[in-house]
Formats: sequence, structure tokens, C-alpha cells
Amino acid sequence: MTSGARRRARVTVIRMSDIPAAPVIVADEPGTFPHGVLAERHPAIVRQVREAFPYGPARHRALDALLAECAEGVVAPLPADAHDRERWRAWGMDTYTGRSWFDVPWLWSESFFYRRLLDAVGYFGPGPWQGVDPFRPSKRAELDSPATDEELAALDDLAGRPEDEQALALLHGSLWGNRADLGFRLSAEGAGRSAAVSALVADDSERLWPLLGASSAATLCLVADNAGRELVPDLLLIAHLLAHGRIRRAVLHLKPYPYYVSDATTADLVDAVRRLTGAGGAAAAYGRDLWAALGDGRLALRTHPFSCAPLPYADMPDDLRADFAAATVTVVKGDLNYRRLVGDRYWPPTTPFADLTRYFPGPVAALRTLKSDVITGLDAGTEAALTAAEGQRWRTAGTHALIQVRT
Ligand SMILES: O=P(O)(O)OC[C@H]1O[C@](O)(CO)[C@@H](O)[C@@H]1O
Repeated sequence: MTSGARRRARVTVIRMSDIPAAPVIVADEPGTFPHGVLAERHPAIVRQVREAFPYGPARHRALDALLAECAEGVVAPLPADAHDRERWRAWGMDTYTGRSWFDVPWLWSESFFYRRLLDAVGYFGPGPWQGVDPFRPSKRAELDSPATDEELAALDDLAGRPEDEQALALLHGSLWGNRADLGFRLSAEGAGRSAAVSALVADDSERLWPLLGASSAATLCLVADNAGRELVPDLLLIAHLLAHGRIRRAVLHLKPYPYYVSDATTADLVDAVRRLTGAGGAAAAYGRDLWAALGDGRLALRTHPFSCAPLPYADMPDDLRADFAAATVTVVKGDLNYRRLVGDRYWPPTTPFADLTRYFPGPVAALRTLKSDVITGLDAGTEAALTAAEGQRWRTAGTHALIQVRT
């Protein structure tokens, strides 16, 4: 048994309600996926950001210091004058300060890395780089790519199909759009479009449709993940559901600041809607509908600070809980949100998704391509077949996906 398998198999005796808790994922073991993210991907992200802007010496020095700290040092706290220092203290900063980046929960260290990177580039200011998204060039390049043109042109054919076929195609567009994750592409092999096998390891979509259409008064909450080629299909799905009266209202949760390279912020939403309106054909009609829905409140935006928290959704604050509770269904997009939804732990893969999401204040659906070790809700046969065919690679390669629903 490999050490990773041993770790996955080990179930602690700690109990959270009636579910035995599994080990929290930590990036301390060379050769594991999380270790590779901290050891290789984070330095690559710093290099990419450094090359994308003509930063001055102060910013270069800050980036050098962050690189050195991540490689050899220990977690340093946010500066004393950071606007969100108290928030991060409440999110565990005092507990993890002084410890190796590799020895603290992986979810926490990744999240804090992005917060510290924004500090290094002066995002929170004051100063000339205040508010300049360090990931904007790569997000824009993707949105403006010929691949996006092709996807938008395909909407012209879709427009002639029956409504339920359109809805299914747009749901799958939103699901597989989750592969368009720029951080993941920095180090993933075989995550290109050609490998997009239709490989759903779980598909509860039959339980999702009744929630999206049972009543024309429905509210959909969609917790977005990546900008560009993921956000565009998310928006198309929302526009379709609104236009066909499957929902009356949608609430879209975006990130309050740049995060995990390509996560969608309000600026990215604006870029995506403008990309649609400027595209012509059916895409432009979707874009105009979205613009109108934003204008009259049928599509509302949220940028809650907890969207960038290094914590599971089980710890969400009351105002966010109330927002989700008011929705007919909340659709949670992507790998990171999945980790936060079920807890970033080495769960036995057959642990029921419904048990782990019972705390969630309403029906919830996860749409995710598999890009980290966390997995729940598989039947034993599916897990055995995946492992027999691929070893453990199916967990992290981004070639498999799931739709899981808890009503
Ligand atoms: O954009 P997504 O689907 O949330 O994926 C981001 C994922 O990339 C990673 O950084 C590594 O795969 C994970 O931490 C995270 O779950």
C-alpha cells in the first residue's frame, strides 16, 4: 500500500455528528498531489504574475520574499495594517503562523498563498497597483481565444433544438467548463480539451431538473468558480433557465478579489457578458438577456468575503447561510468549492454526499470536474472500476466529472 493509500484508508476516531471524520488533507508528503501544488505550482504562479506586469523593484522584492517563504520558510502573518487582518485571525492565521506551509491544512495554505500574493503585488494598496488583478492577462487571453469563439458560434445550432435538449447541453457546458481552470493547467498533464471524455463518475441530474422548473418562482443560487470559459457557460445556463421560466431569479456568487488564478470576480463577469453581447448571433442574444436580467434584478450578484475563506462551508456565517436557505437550489461549481462543501479530507469515496452536505441550508448540487483527491458519493463498483483502470489518477487529472445533488 502506498503512503497516500494508507492515508486515504486511515479513518480517525473523531466523530462529526454521526459521520466518522476522515484525515484533513495536508501537503506534507512529497510525491502527493497537494505537495506538488505548493512546491511547484505556486512558484510557477508567482513567475507568471511577475512576467505579466512591469512591476517596480518593491513589488519584485515582495514576490521574491513570498517565493522564499513558501519554499523554505514558515507562514508569516498579514501585515499589521492589512484591512482584513482580523478576519484572517478569525480564520486561523494565529494558529498557523510560524508553521511550515507544508504542515498546515492544504485548503488553508493554498488560500492564504493567494491572499499573500495579492499583498506582494500591491492589490490592496494604497499605491499604483491597487485593484490591478494580477491574473487578468491570462483570464483575458482565454476569454478572447478562438476556442471561445467556437463555443459561442455553436450556440447558433443549439438555438434550434428542443428546450430540454438545450437545457441539458448547457448544464453539461457549465459542468465541463470547470476544466477551464488556469491554475490547474499550469501543471496538469492531459487536461486539454481533447481529453474531455464524457466520464461522469456520478450523475444525479435527474434530481436536479425538478428543482429547476417545478415552480416558476424558483430561485437558483450559483456559486461560481472560474472566469472565462467556465463563467460563460454558467451564464448561458442561467440565461436559459430565466428565459424559459424554469427559474424566476438567480443569485450569482463571485469572488470579492482575485483568487486561485482564474476564479471569477465582478470584473470578470462584466468581461464575460460583454464578450457575449459583442459576439453576434445567439451568443449576443444571451448576452443582452443577461444584461437586462442584471438591470432588473432577476440576476443578482454577491461577493461575500467567505467566498475566499480557507474554511469549509460548514463554517459559513449566518448571512451567507440565509442567502443559500432562500434559494430553491444552490449549485456549487468546481473543485475547490466541492472541497469546501464536503470538507477537504480523505473521505472514503463511498461516504454518502448527502450525509456530508446535510448541514447545508437547502437543496445543493455540485458540478465539478475532479482535480484533487477529495471524492464522496461514489458507489463501490464505480470506485473499483476507476481504480482498476487508472490507479488513483482519476481523482486529480480533470478527465472525470460529477453531478451530485442533495435535495
Ligand atoms: O477551479 P477549481 O475547479 O476550483 O479547481 C481548483 C483546484 O485546483 C487546485 O488548486 C489544485 O487542483 C485545487 O486546490 C483546487 O481544488
